[in-house]
Parts: sequence; C-alpha cells; structure tokens
Amino acid sequence: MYLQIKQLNKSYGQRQIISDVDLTMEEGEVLSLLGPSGCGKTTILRIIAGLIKPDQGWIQIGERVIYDGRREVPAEERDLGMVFQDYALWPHMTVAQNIAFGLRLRRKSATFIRHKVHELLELVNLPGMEKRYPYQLSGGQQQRIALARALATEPRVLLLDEPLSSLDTALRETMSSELVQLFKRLKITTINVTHDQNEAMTMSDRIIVLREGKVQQLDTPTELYLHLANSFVASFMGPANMLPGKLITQDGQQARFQLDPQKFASQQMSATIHNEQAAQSTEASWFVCRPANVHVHHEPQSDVPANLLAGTVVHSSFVAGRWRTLIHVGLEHDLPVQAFADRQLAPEQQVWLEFPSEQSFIVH
Ligand SMILES: Nc1ncnc2c1ncn2[C@@H]1O[C@H](COP(=O)(O)OP(=O)(O)OP(=O)(O)O)[C@@H](O)[C@H]1O
Repeated sequence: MYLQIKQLNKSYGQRQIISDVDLTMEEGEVLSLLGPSGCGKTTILRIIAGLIKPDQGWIQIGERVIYDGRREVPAEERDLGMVFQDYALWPHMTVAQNIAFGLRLRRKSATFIRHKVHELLELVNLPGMEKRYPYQLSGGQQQRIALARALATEPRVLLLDEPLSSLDTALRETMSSELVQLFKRLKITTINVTHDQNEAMTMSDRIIVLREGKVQQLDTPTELYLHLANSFVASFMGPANMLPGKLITQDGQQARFQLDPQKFASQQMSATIHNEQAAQSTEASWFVCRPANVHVHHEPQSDVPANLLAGTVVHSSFVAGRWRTLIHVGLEHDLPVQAFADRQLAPEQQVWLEFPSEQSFIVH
C-alpha cells in the first residue's frame, strides 16, 4: 500500500464533519472522492495536504507517517502537488515563472528549471507558452498550467480539488480523459475531489462515495454502477429506478421482494442480493434496476410471469441514439421508471416493463 489513512475524524464545534474514514491506495492509483456539496470531500483533501488538523487519525505516504496525532509533518514537507478549484496561477508571473515557482524555492539551477518548464509544457500539451501571462490563456489552458506547476517538483501524491469545475461540459470531458492518460503515463498517485459522477467515472480506478463525512462505498466505477451499497449510492450514482417495498425471503443471493402493497397491490419481484446490510433487513428497502437493464414490452408477456409491471408512457426522447422513455407504474400510476425503448412511444400508451432479476438489486 502506498497511501494509508486510518480512522480519520474531524468536527467543527458539535458538528462531526468526517467520521471514521479509512482508505488505502496503491502507487499510481487514481481515486476520486465523490459526494454532494458539504459532505466533507475538501476537508479530507486538506487534512492529507496538512492544511487542516484532524481530531483523530493516522496518515502514511510511502514509508513515512505524516500524521499520527503526535507527529505532524508540515504541509510544505509532505511532498504533495495540489491543484485547487480556482487554479490560483499568479497573475503577475508568466507561465514559465508560475511553473518554476516551486523549483526556485528548492534552489534548482536556471538550466535545470528551463529544461523542466519546457518538458512540463510538452507534457500538458502547451509547448511554447512560456512567455504568456495567465490572462492570455483560456480556462482549460490555465488549468493545465496549474497542473504543470503542481507536477514540477515531482510530488509523491497529487491532490486535485475540483480543478475542472469552472470549465464547460465539453472541455471538462476532454480534459478529464486527457488527465487520466497523463496520470497513468506518469504513474502518479492521485486523489481527485469532485461532485460530478461522470468525471469520477471517467478518471478513477476507484471511487469513494461520501455522505455527511461517512464512506458509503469504495469501489471501482463498474462495481459502483452494478453493485450498489445502499439507496443513497443508488440515487447519487444514478440514473437508477428505485421501487419501495421489503425483502420477504432470501436463498443465497436470490431474494423475493414485496413491492409496497399500498402502491402495487400484491406484486412480488425477484432480485439479486450483493449487500449484507440489505440481506439482513426486513425493514423498508428498495428494489433497484438501471434504466439500461429494463426491457420494454409492447404486449403483456405470458412467458415472463415474474418481474413484470404494467405502466403508462409519459414521455419519450431521443438521447445518444436511443429512445429514453419515462413510464409511470404503480396503482396510481405515479412512480416514474426510466427505460430505453426500441422506438418512440406515444404518451398514454400502455407498456409492460420487465426487470431481469439478475440485473435487479435490493438495497437498504
Ligand atoms: N472552518 C470551518 N468551520 C466550520 N465548518 C466548516 C469549516 N470548514 C468546512 N466546514 C463545514 O464542513 C462541511 C464539509 O465541508 P467541505 O468543504 O469538506 O465539503 P465538500 O464536500 O468539499 O463540499 P463542496 O462540494 O461544496 O466543496 C460543510 O458543511 C462545511 O460547511
């Protein structure tokens, strides 16, 4: 393990901001901290950076313990690169001077610095920009210069706090794929803070989903999409169709689920269980199926007896080459389900939705 964090806790006054966060990372891994505004992402990053002191916790990078309650390595000695939201390039310095800043502090020779700046500008795909000032650069270019500056001192770990948040959607998508290629080429261990699930999915080897300072799930992007830990992760890592009810029986990973009788009469569904918590619970929980996994039938299906719900089409729109369709289900036709149909469906049309049990899950 390259980076290890154990039992990280932080509160402000009576408010617990970070609760018992544990984390381990391999060298060269790219990890995203993902969660809604105020869930504690920046606080965790700043604690690792040494800018905020935790109440409790233990942090090790490589062989070196940088925080354990008694020992606290100062921020400037932690050997970390940081890129924060507002880039904060120094406006009165040229690109070359911005990138060279940390190298000058380390008293590197002028020749070394010139070569390094040249090399870093090549790396972030902005060769020849040495003499420009920040105001002469676009947002995306400034972001890349901030990254070059963070990489100049060859940090052990790179910390990114929503560095792409002020870019428009198209540029953000291009930049996030470019960045991940760069991090992989440099084999640099990176922690990226974001509240954008697409960005996290694109950039990360693994993602931590946080809610109110607590880790909800730590997994690879594919696992997060397929095997959801709880209803918060399901709704946050959407889109996911979630139908209320409770677990009635379980046989290994197979479960029978009773949809809420007030909303569905006596309809039962079968599903897969991946999650211990949901398996132990007979309390209210959720039947979850991704829109891409729901089959839309135009006729009632006699050969698909289970996991079929009748619904009424509300709206159909052509998105990324497919008909994304909103359908209402339930006794009062008030529960929305999203699915993809093979053609445009008219509002009010009746359809039958099949939720394959192996792609449907129970979460708590
Ligand atoms: N110095 C402080 N004093 C008191 N409360 C603070 C302080 N700093 C942060 N907080 C609170 O801690 C919580 C977590 O803040 P943090 O900035 O880590 O969230 P975040 O997940 O990064 O949010 P965002 O996505 O909006 O940047 C917030 O509720 C915030 O108001």
